[in-house]
Amino acid sequence: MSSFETLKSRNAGEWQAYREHDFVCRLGAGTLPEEAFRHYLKQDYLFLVQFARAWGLAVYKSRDLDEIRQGLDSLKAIVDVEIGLHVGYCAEWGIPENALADLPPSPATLAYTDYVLETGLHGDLLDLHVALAPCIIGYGEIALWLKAQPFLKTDGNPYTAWIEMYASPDYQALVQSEIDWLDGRLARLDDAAVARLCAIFGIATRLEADFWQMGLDLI
Ligand SMILES: Cc1ncc(C[n+]2csc(CCO)c2C)c(N)n1
Repeated sequence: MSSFETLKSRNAGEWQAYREHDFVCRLGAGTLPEEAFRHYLKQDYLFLVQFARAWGLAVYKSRDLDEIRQGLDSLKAIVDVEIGLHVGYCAEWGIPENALADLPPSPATLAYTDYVLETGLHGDLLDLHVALAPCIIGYGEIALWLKAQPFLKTDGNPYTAWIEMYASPDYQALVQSEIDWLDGRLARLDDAAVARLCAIFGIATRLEADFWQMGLDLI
């Protein structure tokens, strides 16, 4: 029987490269150049706006009222809460809101958001969730992974708040509900359908790793 674990284990190399990317390790060690983090934060604003559209698409791709409510709740959370928090967080890092609005997207941002939206547009609701899974579930796993590393620096690390946000019980509960949802859907599928979803998951995971790399390369 397939589960979220199947998606991960069949993309073990991609998943590890994403989770343990140099950007992530340097966040944990507190050695990431602040310019790299600022660049990442700015592009992440653009990512979050497209992520909101992806939840709008999830509403459209829903087949019943429960699914519509789930997509709508996620859409409202991102639009009413998370983008506002991100704008506030950017301001703390010296990035004013007006610097975010006209920002050109990096190739890595475009590649990732286009892939997620295209996958959802041409596929069904499960395809879309699988394309979003590295984002939603990955960040939760990365925060916990970092907290278990001997090189983690907490005191005086400018990135501690970021790590704690994704390690928090609130965020971990959201991760678990997404894993449960995926497990419920994946358990009913035949091997060919699972193989197709593994391919989507692998590509989305690679595009997340490219997003980290974009932060390091400042492109
Ligand atoms: C490139 C990129 N990937 C994943 C996230 C994480 N993330 C995006 S939206 C959201 C909330 C889930 O509803 C979370 C955790 C990010 N910020 N940027």
